[in-house]
Amino acid sequence: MLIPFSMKNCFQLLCNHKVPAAGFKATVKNGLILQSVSSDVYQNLAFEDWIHEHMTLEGKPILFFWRNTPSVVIGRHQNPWQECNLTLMREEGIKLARRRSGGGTVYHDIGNINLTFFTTKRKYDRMENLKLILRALNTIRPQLDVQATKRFDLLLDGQFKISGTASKIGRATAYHHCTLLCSTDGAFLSSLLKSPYQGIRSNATASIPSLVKNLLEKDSTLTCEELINAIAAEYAAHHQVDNHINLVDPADETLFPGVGSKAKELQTWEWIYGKTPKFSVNTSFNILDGQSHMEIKIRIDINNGRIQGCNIEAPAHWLPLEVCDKLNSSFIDSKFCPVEATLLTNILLRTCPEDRELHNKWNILCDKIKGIM
Ligand SMILES: Nc1ncnc2c1ncn2[C@@H]1O[C@H](COP(=O)(O)OC(=O)CCCC[C@@H]2CCSS2)[C@@H](O)[C@H]1O
Repeated sequence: MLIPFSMKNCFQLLCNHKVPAAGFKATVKNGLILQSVSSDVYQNLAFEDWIHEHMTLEGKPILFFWRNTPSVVIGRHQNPWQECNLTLMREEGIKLARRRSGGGTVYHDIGNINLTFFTTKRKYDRMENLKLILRALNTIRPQLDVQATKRFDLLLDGQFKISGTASKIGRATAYHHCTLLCSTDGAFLSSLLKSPYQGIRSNATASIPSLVKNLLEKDSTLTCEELINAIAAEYAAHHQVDNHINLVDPADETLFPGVGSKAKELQTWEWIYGKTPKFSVNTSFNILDGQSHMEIKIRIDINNGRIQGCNIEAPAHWLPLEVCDKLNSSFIDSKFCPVEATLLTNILLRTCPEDRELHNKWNILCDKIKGIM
């Protein structure tokens, strides 16, 4: 059962510097079950960070349920160009988020449940949490064959991934968060998590792709709500917490001061793309020149999401060397991003407004380059 109520006293009680309000002592003595009213991936990730930073959690674990509108969520040390189809994501308006925990890339939509288990570092136990989910599943659908793996995935029928895990461990507190695929758009998931970009070399964490399945595909009567309620009940029983799912607004600045600036930071280009470990792209493309094809080679080195070195090699008869050099050096220090590439191209084109043929070639070349960004 969902019970919306003012969280103020609960959070005051849970924050280490606050004096417990007597009336709420019994309610939150042993922890809390929360569910976000927001489906914004940045707000929900920011809320996780806020809890992780501001709560002591000693004897008061928290379980947080949240769902998002379509988003791709990469791990802290990943390369988005390597992990997903950014071109398709831009076309479809899919959000890209970089979380603070490590691990691989997953797709979220409203049919995917996210669960965050906040504890002290000492109580952090991913297998215990996954077993709690398994017990809840077993209670509502005993016929389902779901098992936890050594890498903390949940597999349906021994082969289909329905849950992926990641975690963040701080000095005193920790969280384990995982997904649960109930009724996600599987075709979309697969196409978004397929990178079309060739020739990337990097040491970024690579995802481990699996066959995925929704629980709903196995039992069409299941809903996210039923799953959330069952897991909440199991959590309440296991941790002796009230079996109430407290609705929480992760953007509430009065309850969670500073959470808004955290959400803002998570949306910046510098965080999402700029935190990508150093990488290079070594590729080539064919351009039609009259009747014949021409090969253009390109090597770009990227650090902090910005182009550090650029070497475009085109046949000299097609594009004079000095023009190529001008293009190469104009890219230095710019973001590895199609919007920035368009801006730069337009600035360069203004330096030779008369030369139609050059404009044409330049545009062809830049369209190809934007295609790898
Ligand atoms: N939503 C979801 N759930 C389960 N598995 C998924 C999902 N989306 C994609 N995948 C599959 O997992 C692999 C990546 O597996 P890999 O093991 O590399 O990474 C993970 O599992 C990370 C889980 C992070 C969970 C966090 C919880 C809250 S914010 S995100 C991907 O290629 C797909 O095959």
